[in-house]
Amino acid sequence: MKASDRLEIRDLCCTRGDRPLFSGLSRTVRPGELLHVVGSNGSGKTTLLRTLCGLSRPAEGEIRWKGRAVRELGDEYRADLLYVGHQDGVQGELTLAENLRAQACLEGPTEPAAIEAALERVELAARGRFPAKILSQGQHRRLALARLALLERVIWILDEPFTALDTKSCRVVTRLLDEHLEGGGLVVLSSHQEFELAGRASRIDLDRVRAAAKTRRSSAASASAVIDHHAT
Ligand SMILES: Nc1ncnc2c1ncn2[C@@H]1O[C@H](COP(=O)(O)OP(=O)(O)OP(=O)(O)O)[C@@H](O)[C@H]1O
Repeated sequence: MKASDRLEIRDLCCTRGDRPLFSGLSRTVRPGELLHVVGSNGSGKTTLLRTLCGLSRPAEGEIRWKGRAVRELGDEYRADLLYVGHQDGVQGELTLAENLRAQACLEGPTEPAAIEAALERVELAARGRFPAKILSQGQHRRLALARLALLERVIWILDEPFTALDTKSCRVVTRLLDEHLEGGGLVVLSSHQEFELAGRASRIDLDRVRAAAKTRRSSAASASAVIDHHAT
């Protein structure tokens, strides 16, 4: 990874329907850095993560990767990215190993040993031959996150990765995150939970971003009222 391999969020404004969620959001995530997105329910965390992946279009602003707009990069950007959202694509009828193989198949054939190692990383290797439908919620989440250990992607975008995980499983995931950051990877994740990382993490609070935009709008409205007053 080069220092110039950065993910830039530039003056982003996202809306849902005709309702603005947040605006004026700018941040840069560099190799080895994690951005923790927080905010109240409905503040737009999932919308922001989906926008970062190119799954939703921003109303204004843009996302840039390695200095280029991601809408121009298209597949080149997606090849560097791994998104684990709420809908994690786990198929209940398939075994854990088959699920991972199916998710990795777009990248070419996957060695059984690599699947085994990924399951090992999330402490599910003993259940590799069981159908995924028998998993508890926390195990199901860990299976979805096993993709992080299997697929080699630079940017991880994770929506609430700690949901349903017990303390031990949270440590398994923070270990994965730390190793990724140590290797120069980038992470953007949302979480209502706090977590401890050895690596560099910063935080963005969407409620504050929204409040700051509101203050800017009301200051601009007052300034234009003063101008109007002087003009009359
Ligand atoms: N497809 C959609 N059409 C219209 N509104 C939507 C759609 N998806 C989400 N919203 C609305 O956009 C707002 C932001 O939703 P989003 O899922 O991004 O919030 P969030 O911060 O991730 O919430 P939570 O903490 O509950 O997961 C919510 O008010 C939601 O109802």
